[in-house]
Formats: sequence, structure tokens, C-alpha cells
Amino acid sequence: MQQEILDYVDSLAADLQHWRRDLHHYAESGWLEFRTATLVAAELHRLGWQLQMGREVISAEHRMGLPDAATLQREEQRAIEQGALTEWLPHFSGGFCGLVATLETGRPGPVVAFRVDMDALDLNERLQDDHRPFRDGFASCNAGMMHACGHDGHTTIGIGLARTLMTFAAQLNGTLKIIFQPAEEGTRGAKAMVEAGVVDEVDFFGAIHIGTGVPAGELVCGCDSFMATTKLDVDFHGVASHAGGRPEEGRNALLAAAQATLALHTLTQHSGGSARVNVGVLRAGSGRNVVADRASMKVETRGGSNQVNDDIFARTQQVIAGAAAMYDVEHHITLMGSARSSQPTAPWVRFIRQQAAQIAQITSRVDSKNQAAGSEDATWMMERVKARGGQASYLIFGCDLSAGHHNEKFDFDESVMATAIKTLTLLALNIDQYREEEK
Ligand SMILES: O=C(O)C[C@H](NC(=O)Cc1c[nH]c2ccccc12)C(=O)O
Repeated sequence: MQQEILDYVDSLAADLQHWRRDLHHYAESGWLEFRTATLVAAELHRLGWQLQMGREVISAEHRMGLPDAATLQREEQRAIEQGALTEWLPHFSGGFCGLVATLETGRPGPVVAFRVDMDALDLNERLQDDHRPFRDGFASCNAGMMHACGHDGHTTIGIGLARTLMTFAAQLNGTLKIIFQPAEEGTRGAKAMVEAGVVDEVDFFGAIHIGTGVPAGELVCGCDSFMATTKLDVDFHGVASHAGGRPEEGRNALLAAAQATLALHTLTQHSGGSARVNVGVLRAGSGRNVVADRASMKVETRGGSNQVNDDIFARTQQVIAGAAAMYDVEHHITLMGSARSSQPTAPWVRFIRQQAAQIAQITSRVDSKNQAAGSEDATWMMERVKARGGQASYLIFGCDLSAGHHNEKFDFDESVMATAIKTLTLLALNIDQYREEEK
């Protein structure tokens, strides 16, 4: 029976490629996944999954880094023109582009949930013949939005998993859930889904990523190196004046931002673990001969533990307030995203390793990988599941890439999608073999 299921996943290859390339072509960045979400909803509904959508699974006030209302409206129109399914769109309207699909088998057993993300990056895709998506006609048609992190693959894995689990539903026990999350980039979306309670009943949780420098054929069963992070926008508001005639009447927002930037980059000494601060964007001023009355910054802090990040973030707020005070300007901080660091639970990682050993395409299995991993907001879900006594992990499926993540030439070997679907399917299928203690 198990071989029949693995063969079934192989038979989906052409469909998976079709889905992935369609999603890649119509890339939609965070909170703007209107077309994507409607297509996922229609397909999972057709397959017979129960759906919870939009506000049911996203807490409005916990959304971080939401685009402004005009952008949300414009992008929803754009999505309609690009084939978003209007009968499903009302659920997602206004920036609620998430859904949770549930399959109740009616037989006793745990709740097993997998999370995939759906958003693209704010990046222009390379439109040259040396880039396969362009050559083969599926490069992004949306300027400034590109699937350069593989989330088109993740969404496709979610769809393929939904098909496979439904096809073999008679073999499954307990409850299966697939969580389709918006706005992972900038770590903006997961918290709002956690606050809506989407993982509150989950016993076993897995989030996934493809690529990230892990070699093809390798599975990282429990990535444990994500940094806690906080993303903030800062606005300084001063007073403009004549730079030659009345400079003393000005309140210089540009200098406050510049001082803050230099000071922020000195904050990363911490005995508790690694720490980072980055001012990634600084914009200020309006003209050569005007004392700058406006400045804005996009900032992130990170820490090897939640405590380190919390400490660095607290100091970051003090430094910004201090720099504003130096130049007598107002300042305002807006929280734009956040994620936690989270350790996978060992018995579940062990089970993942055991199950993956049955998949021919996975030639190497490691528990974790000692590499700087950046951040991931699925850690909010992991932490919630663990807090309730559940098991949680983060799986990385290695694959060949044409360029690094977040690069305009990013592309991946599509065969990794079937490998991931097989792995997640076996976890669900064989969950009754899970043991807390090592045998
Ligand atoms: O903080 C963010 O905006 C999230 C973003 N996240 C990623 O790029 C995902 C990521 C980075 N490295 C790894 C390694 C494994 C899985 C996922 C990743 C980052 O760290 O800048």
C-alpha cells in the first residue's frame, strides 16, 4: 500500500509542475496573495477538504506589516484581472489571504498539521534567456513581485499533499490539517494565524522549506537555528528650515536617523548568544538647501535566543529615542514583523528521520544543520504547539538551485516537490507508529 501511495505522488509530477509554474508566473507578495488563495481554496474544496478562510484563521489586529489600503485594493483588482476566482475572493478581501484545510477521518488519532507559505518577495525577476522561468515563459508577470524563495513550490506541495491525503483518506486516522499562510517574508503572517487559534488543537506540527543551501537529496529533519527577530519601521519628524538663512530654526530628522543608524549597529555585543541589528533602508530629506524635516528607517533586530532578541530590541528602542532627543525631533516606531527562535521536539524529529528513510529520493537525513538560518515566523506556530504539549519541527528539503534565495535568478529543481509530499504523507499515514521513547 505504501508503495502505491509513493507511486501515486510520482504520477502527480506534471500537475505539480503546472501548478508551480502558474503560481510562479502570477507571483503575489505578502498579504496580497489574493489569486493564489482563491485557487488553493477552490482546489481543496473540490477535493473535499473542509475550509476555514480569511478572518476565521487570521486575527486582524495581529497582522504585521500590512500594505496600505490603496495597495490592498489595487492588488485585489489586479488579482481579479489575472484570474482570481471571484466566488472565493470575499473571504480574503482586505488582506486576509490565509486558509486552513481540515480532513477529519472520523477515526481516533491525533491532529497532524503542516504549514506552507504562499507569498512572493518584493523583487523584480530576471527577464533574460539565462533564467529558466523567463526562457520557458513562466517568469513573474507582476513587476516587483517574484517567487525567489520557493514559496510557489511550498504552496504546490500543500496542494499535492491535499490530493494525496484525500486519495488515500481511508488509510488515515485522526485529523489532518494543511495551513496555507500569507506574508512569511518579513515574518509578518504567522503570528496572526496563531492568535486566531489555528494550531491550538495540533498534536504534531511540521513547517517546511526547500533549498536554503541544503544539498539535493538531503533532509534536515529538525532545523533548530532560526534567530528570533523583530522588524520595525521608524519615522522621524522634525522641522524644515532654510539651510543657509535660518538653520537654527530647523529640527534635523536626517541627523537623528543617521545618529540612530550608527549607534544601532554598535548594539550587537551580547554574552547570551549571537545578535544582529540591521538598518536596511534609510530615507531622509527633501532638498539640498532644506533642513530635513523627515526621515524613515527600516530596521530589524535578531537574536540567537528570544531573550537576546528581546534585549537587543529594547536597546534599539532606547537608541532611537535617544537619537531623536539629541536633535529634538519626534519619532514613531511601528512593529512590522516578528519571529521567535524555536527548538524542534526530539521524538518527533526522530520519527521524521525514520519515515524519511523509506523514501528513495532522500539519500541523507540529518537532525539539524549548524548553519546560520535567518528567521522564520513558523516558529510562532512551533512555540504555540509546544506550549500545549504537542510536537513541532521544521523540515528542510535540500535541492539544486540556480541561484541563492532572494536573488533575481532564483529557481529550483521541481522534483523536490514530490519528495516533500511523500515525506509529509508518510508522517500522516504512519503517525500511529510514533513513539515518545527511543526504541
Ligand atoms: O526575517 C525574515 O524576513 C525572514 C527571512 N527568512 C528567510 O529568508 C528564510 C530562511 C533563511 N534561511 C533559511 C534556512 C532554512 C529555512 C528557511 C530559511 C530572513 O531570515 O531574512
